[in-house]
Amino acid sequence: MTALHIASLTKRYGERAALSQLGLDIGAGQLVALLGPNGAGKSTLFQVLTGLFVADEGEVEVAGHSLRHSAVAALRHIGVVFQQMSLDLDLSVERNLRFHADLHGLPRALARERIVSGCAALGIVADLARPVRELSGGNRRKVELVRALLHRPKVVLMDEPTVGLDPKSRRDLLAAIRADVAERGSSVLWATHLVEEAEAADRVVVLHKGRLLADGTPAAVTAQLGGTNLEDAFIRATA
Ligand SMILES: Nc1ncnc2c1ncn2[C@@H]1O[C@H](COP(=O)(O)OP(=O)(O)OP(=O)(O)O)[C@@H](O)[C@H]1O
Repeated sequence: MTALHIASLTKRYGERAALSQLGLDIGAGQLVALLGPNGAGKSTLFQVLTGLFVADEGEVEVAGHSLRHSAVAALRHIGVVFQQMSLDLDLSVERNLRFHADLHGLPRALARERIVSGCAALGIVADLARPVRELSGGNRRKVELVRALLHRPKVVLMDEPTVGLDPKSRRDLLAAIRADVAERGSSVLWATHLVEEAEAADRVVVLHKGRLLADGTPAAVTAQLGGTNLEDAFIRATA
């Protein structure tokens, strides 16, 4: 089954369409980079997919559940790392994660097990009792990834998750999400405007002015857009 199905999605702000008749299907076990320049519509797409905004037209299905008709069922299968940090700085790492686990109705023991194993996998288990305020930006991001995966969603949305992170933290984050894709067959949509991040994905979809310009492996997208490499092709197509 398609984990994420998007058909003819249109979202307008007044007269301006931030998303225009967008169609996209993502299967289980795919890491897909959503590559788009500033203003392409990436955040708008994520706001629609997470139920913050309602689309003007089109359909979204998550694990077979319609976002329009069965929003609660659909959203249960989505995990998100937002562009802006969204942890409570004054609460400990564990309290932040437990709060999310409670929202999803995870039993205490299972939540604790997942919190500890998730944090251990990302090398932040020693920080469990510390207030988030004391953590570095990279480690806060890692907490947000642990949180996004806590309820074992089928679809994981990451909105420019590596902004402001150093190379090691970026690599750790990418490795962790790759491990989740490999182990659970989750589907990831990773929004970025960094070509080098897109090159590391199985599949790249290029968004520009709310429309899909290209879709395929990094090599196929380079060929579709016409260029000697992905960066060159992307810049020329979206300039
Ligand atoms: N609340 C809003 N009201 C009006 N226009 C908006 C609003 N939010 C976004 N837009 C417009 O919609 C278009 C898409 O914006 P969006 O933030 O989705 O792009 P993005 O790809 O996430 O960009 P960035 O990489 O800069 O975060 C832009 O033209 C933007 O100016």
